[in-house]
Amino acid sequence: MAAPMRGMSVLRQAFQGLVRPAGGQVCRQVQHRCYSTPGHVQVDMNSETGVATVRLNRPPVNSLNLDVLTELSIALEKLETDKSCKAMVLASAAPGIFSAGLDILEMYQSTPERCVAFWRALQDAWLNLYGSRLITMAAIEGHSPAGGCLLAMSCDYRVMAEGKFQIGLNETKLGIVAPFWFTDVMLNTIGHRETEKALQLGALYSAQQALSIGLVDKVVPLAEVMPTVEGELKNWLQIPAAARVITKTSMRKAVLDRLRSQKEKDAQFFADFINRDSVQKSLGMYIASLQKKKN
Ligand SMILES: CC/C=C\CC/C=C/CC(=O)SCCNC(=O)CCNC(=O)[C@H](O)C(C)(C)COP(=O)(O)OP(=O)(O)OC[C@H]1O[C@@H](n2cnc3c(N)ncnc32)[C@H](O)[C@@H]1OP(=O)(O)O
Repeated sequence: MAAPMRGMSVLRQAFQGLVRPAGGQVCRQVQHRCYSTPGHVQVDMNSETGVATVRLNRPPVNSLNLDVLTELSIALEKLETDKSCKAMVLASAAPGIFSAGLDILEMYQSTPERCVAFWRALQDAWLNLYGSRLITMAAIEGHSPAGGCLLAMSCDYRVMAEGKFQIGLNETKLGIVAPFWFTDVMLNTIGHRETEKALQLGALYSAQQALSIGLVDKVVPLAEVMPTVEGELKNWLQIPAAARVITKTSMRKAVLDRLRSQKEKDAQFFADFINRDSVQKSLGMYIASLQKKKN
């Protein structure tokens, strides 16, 4: 069955030299193919099971800058077109962190042109992930605030490690506003009432709290996250693929189309909003508070 919800714009931009793609090397082994190992996104494709593991690899906190988002989009596009690939596990190569969300330094004292390019890369990565035909599962083995939470929510299933880790859309705490499509994904995940509270408060939840509101599907000890994802995948892989993909497509189409129909307007709005003096001041204070935490 043809992939119904795939976008190619990141690749196109890469070919036009507007963004820098990942190393793109492909190494073949007996059962595993590894794409783009030199970059910030590691892909390990298990040809026997058809399951790809995509690991964010930008220590210390996997913050999502233009390069990471571009590499992620390209990796997802490759998997989408790989007929042998049935499922994708999104995980982290950095211990204690899933992703710290968008790289705040991309939003602080940046140029409008860079802001627009950065936002387009985020849009494309998200459209590829949320619109994927693949079974997608997030293995959340660490903190997952803001953009990290968006990535996790955009998967079909989430397993989170118990303990000190937190997840949520905390944008208001930075003095910024979660874009409408972040909100739409959260609405689809935890419903209207919980989303209203979560977004206004910029709430960050422990794994147990996240489980209680349906933000994650399972909470297990850290060492059990990957085996639990693998066990759950076995169930999902038994469902006839065409029926599952049509179901997923029909449930996500409205939210995907809402962004697709106004990508440029959304990117321009982001660049204008983020460069407001008041927003820059809030971001500056937030960066200072992150640095102060260490001293
Ligand atoms: C119209 C729409 C307009 C705007 C919408 C924009 C949408 C934005 C969505 C986002 O994703 S905003 C990003 C929000 N992210 C956060 O608030 C997370 C901030 N980070 C943390 O809370 C912590 O770092 C952590 C809990 C994730 C990890 O804690 P820990 O392991 O103790 O690490 P450190 O705090 O020491 O951080 C190490 C290092 O990394 C820097 N850093 C952390 N997060 C980010 C980030 N998101 N972007 C850039 N850099 C980040 C931190 O400052 C430290 O840097 P040093 O140079 O001091 O080592």
